[in-house]
Amino acid sequence: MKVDGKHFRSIWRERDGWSVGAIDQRRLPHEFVIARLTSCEDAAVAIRDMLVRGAPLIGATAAYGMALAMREDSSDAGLKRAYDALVVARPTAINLKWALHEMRTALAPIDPVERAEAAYARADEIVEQDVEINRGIAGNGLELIEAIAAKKPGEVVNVLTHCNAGWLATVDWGTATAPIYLAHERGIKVHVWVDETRPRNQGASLTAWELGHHGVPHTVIPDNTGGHLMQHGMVDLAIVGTDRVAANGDVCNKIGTYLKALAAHDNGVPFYVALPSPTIDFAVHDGIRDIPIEQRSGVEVTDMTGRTADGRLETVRIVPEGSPVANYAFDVTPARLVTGLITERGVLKPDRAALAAAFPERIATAAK
Ligand SMILES: CSC[C@@H](O)[C@@H](O)C(=O)COP(=O)(O)O
Repeated sequence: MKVDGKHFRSIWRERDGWSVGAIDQRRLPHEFVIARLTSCEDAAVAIRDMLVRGAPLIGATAAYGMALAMREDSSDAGLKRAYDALVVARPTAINLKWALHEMRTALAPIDPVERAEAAYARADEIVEQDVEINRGIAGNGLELIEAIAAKKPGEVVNVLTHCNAGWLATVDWGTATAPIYLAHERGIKVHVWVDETRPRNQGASLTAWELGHHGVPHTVIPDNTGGHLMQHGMVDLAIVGTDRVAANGDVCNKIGTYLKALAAHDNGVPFYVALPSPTIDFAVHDGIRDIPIEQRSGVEVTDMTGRTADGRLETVRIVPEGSPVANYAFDVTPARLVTGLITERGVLKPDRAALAAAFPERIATAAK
């Protein structure tokens, strides 16, 4: 997608052919800084410290992390060490484990001297596949937006989204935003309600930034606003991303997604989840019970960073000293509250049968 008129992806192989470039998302929206990752450790830290974030991008970064590791030590021990270092970087997005499993499956059977080259090739494939998948999601989700647009000719289609499931969270296009970008390109009038997404503000900082740079009309709203908008007919549909979808269709996503789904259900607003197939975890049968929920530093709750009127970046504390805080990073929306799952293979019912029928090849790798 575009930044100041120039096309960017969130991650890429640098021109030297081996190091990895990525947009440092911790600095947005205030500064556009590109980081260079040169080791497996760099990749693990980038994921852990959220220089990169969003489920598909976490997976892509881990894949390049394995490739960087193979340059350093391509022995069986080196392969295991890299896998072990990367897999613990963040716990909830299953794409991390999926990408590492893909890399290990490609690399383990081959001669260590061939592993570095093969690792870059497989990582490149994972990255390209993400873009292709998101194009598929774009086309399938577009049909939903078109159907709403057809019912209100000349009027704006209002989409509510939570967190950042945009191109910054993937390699390009995004998942939740992919149908929005395509609808915008096709000349459909779309407007996005962007939940700010406390405590890290991925909506206010990242989704608003990328929609703005691409020219998509949007409005940032405090997290608690969605229910009110839905009650007043100001949301036509909600589309969110996800970090892991259980085999039964339960959806794990950024904290607060569940409350939006409840409000949507109460107001008859369609609530869609956009996901690439690597986000499905067929090994988890009950999302609420079994998806691990990351708990992050309380500093994300107590402190906020922003630009002062005279242009400086400053971090301020907004919670009284001594007040305990909790920071659950994700929640799980039960399948019964989800209208449909927008995947690269169509819009599916959020249940075991539909997921298994659409992605039978993923079931075989579920237990690994
Ligand atoms: C296409 S990204 C889907 C999810 O990863 C996204 O909605 C989300 O919750 C990201 O959380 P984050 O903690 O910023 O990695």
